Amino acid sequence: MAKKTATSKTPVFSARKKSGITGHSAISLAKGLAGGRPQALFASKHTRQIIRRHHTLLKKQTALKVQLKAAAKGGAEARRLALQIEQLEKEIEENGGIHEYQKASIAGQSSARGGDTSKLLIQWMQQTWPEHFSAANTPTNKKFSLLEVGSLSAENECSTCGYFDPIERIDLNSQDPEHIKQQDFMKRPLPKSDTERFDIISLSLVVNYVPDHFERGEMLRRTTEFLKKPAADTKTSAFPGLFFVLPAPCVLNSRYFTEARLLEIMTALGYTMQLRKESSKLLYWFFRLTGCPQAKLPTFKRTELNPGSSRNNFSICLK
Ligand SMILES: C[S@@+](CC[C@H](N)C(=O)[O-])C[C@H]1O[C@@H](n2cnc3c(N)ncnc32)[C@H](O)[C@@H]1O
Repeated sequence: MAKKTATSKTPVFSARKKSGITGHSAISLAKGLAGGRPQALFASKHTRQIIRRHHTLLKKQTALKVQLKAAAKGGAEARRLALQIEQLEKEIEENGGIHEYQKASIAGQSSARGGDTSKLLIQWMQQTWPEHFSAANTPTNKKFSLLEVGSLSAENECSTCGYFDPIERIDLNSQDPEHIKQQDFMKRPLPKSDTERFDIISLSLVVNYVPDHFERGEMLRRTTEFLKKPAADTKTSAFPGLFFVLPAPCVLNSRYFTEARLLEIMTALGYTMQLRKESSKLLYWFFRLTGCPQAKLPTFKRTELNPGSSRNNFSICLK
């Protein structure tokens, strides 16, 4: 594809893109390359460990925070929980904190490992709506606005394809303050008019980062507030829409979550599933916003949907 740099600003992360990993992680990876194991294999195992551990520690910490809220203030139980939370914070930092987690995630996006997920968004756009996204890969005149939540790089496919303008990238911890705003999506001020809303939101591998299952549902609900209102004839309109990606085991191997449940939630929020892809590691969807969230949203609690001792505990719930 003849790539355009979407922003005319300085290129970032090109070095990272080549090696996939830099700085401290690169050094520790090089040191660990014993026994002639292929670098990519080793790196991928190492980065997966960092990512998994970060998620596990965050989840433990969130569970303790919930218990702390319920515990009697100033009591022995509250003190014990506060201490455990502090210890977990130390462990998170010892594991490299959000910074190493993001580096590991960037490494996971390297082209050697299949590239970043927004590659599929662009392919889908070209295949499904060639009238907007020409097959010759030259962006048409009409550009679409994009909000990328959980952005690690301004050099990924959706940033460089030239189809989107404006693009707003946000992340809890910006790796590139010039192009990625440091902002918690859950605290982003609500738009006051359609000019502050977007044609597309990309929410790729972000919901599974959120440690609390109700907060995950709230994150999905919140996306509807930041998308433009659907056109009257939703059949002919490609947008507004949500590009949504989750690790496959969250949906295919959870005791408390299934794809059917996800579709129930998305339908209640006013979304219609338009496109779907399953790979060995990830599940991708493009959901079009075709209505608005139901006035009284159904409650989806964490209930066992898919029993089995080898399954994980992932869930997305609505209050
Ligand atoms: C695994 S990375 C995914 C990055 C990228 N979207 C991808 O598909 O590879 C998850 C990112 O989501 C960000 N994130 C999690 N919760 C967020 C929130 N509430 N607001 C903004 N960013 C968030 C994290 O800081 C992290 O950088």
